[in-house]
Amino acid sequence: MSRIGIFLYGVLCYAVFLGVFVYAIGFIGGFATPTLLDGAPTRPLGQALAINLGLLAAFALQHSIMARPAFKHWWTRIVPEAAERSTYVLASSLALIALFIFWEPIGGVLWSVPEGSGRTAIIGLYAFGWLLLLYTTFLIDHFDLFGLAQVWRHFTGRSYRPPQFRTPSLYRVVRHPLYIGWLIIFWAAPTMTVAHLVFAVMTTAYILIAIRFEERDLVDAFGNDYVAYRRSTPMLMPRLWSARRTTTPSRGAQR
Ligand SMILES: C[S@@+](CC[C@H](N)C(=O)[O-])C[C@H]1O[C@@H](n2cnc3c(N)ncnc32)[C@H](O)[C@@H]1O
Repeated sequence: MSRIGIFLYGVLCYAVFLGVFVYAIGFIGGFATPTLLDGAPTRPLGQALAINLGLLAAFALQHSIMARPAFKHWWTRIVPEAAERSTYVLASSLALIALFIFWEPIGGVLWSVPEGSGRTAIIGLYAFGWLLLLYTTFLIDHFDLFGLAQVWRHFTGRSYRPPQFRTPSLYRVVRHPLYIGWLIIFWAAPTMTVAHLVFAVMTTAYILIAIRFEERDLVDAFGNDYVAYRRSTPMLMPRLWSARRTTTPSRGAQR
């Protein structure tokens, strides 16, 4: 593939991701999209559960396997290295599009906060989760995370420089602020149905497992810097006192 071809492919993958991102806000939040996480059931419970768990498993497998260094090593013999991250982003987006299309609402309201300040606060928290998520992508490197930096550097004839170990802003408070954004999004539901609960429980479990794998890769990539960071900074729950928050320097990777 030519340089311009790879660049345009990267931009296309990013555009697909943006569409999925915006759709997900409505899909999970229960407004404005043709398909929704919550709703009245259209199939027997067992069938609906099997379909939903299958969709979540497909996303989890795609997202985890394609992120592993060994897979990338093999995969970049087939796809150009500069397009590897964009392909990952595209595959993740396609897995989510399948989930948006084939997800089966199950009904069964577990809680529903009545109209008023409580409901408004939960909707506000949901919006905050999305903002936190978006903000956090920029703290490490938004354009690297979604493949644009790679295709741009390739297009302009420069070699790829992976992001360095960094602990800016919220990364000094917890090691995984982006995943906190997801957890807020999944659980901040003014109305919680059975399908939403299945989604929230399974995605929470997935995040907790994914952290183990991600941190193993981060220790391989960043060595003692990440080991020390892991010792000094909580994984997901911020410490309520500030004296010992972190001692990790915000500087480049050392192996
Ligand atoms: C989807 S992001 C999630 C980051 C983090 N787990 C979080 O929840 O904020 C995953 C990417 O962030 C990178 N990453 C995570 N922590 C990092 C850090 N402190 N410095 C540099 N890169 C980091 C990983 O290498 C991975 O490519």
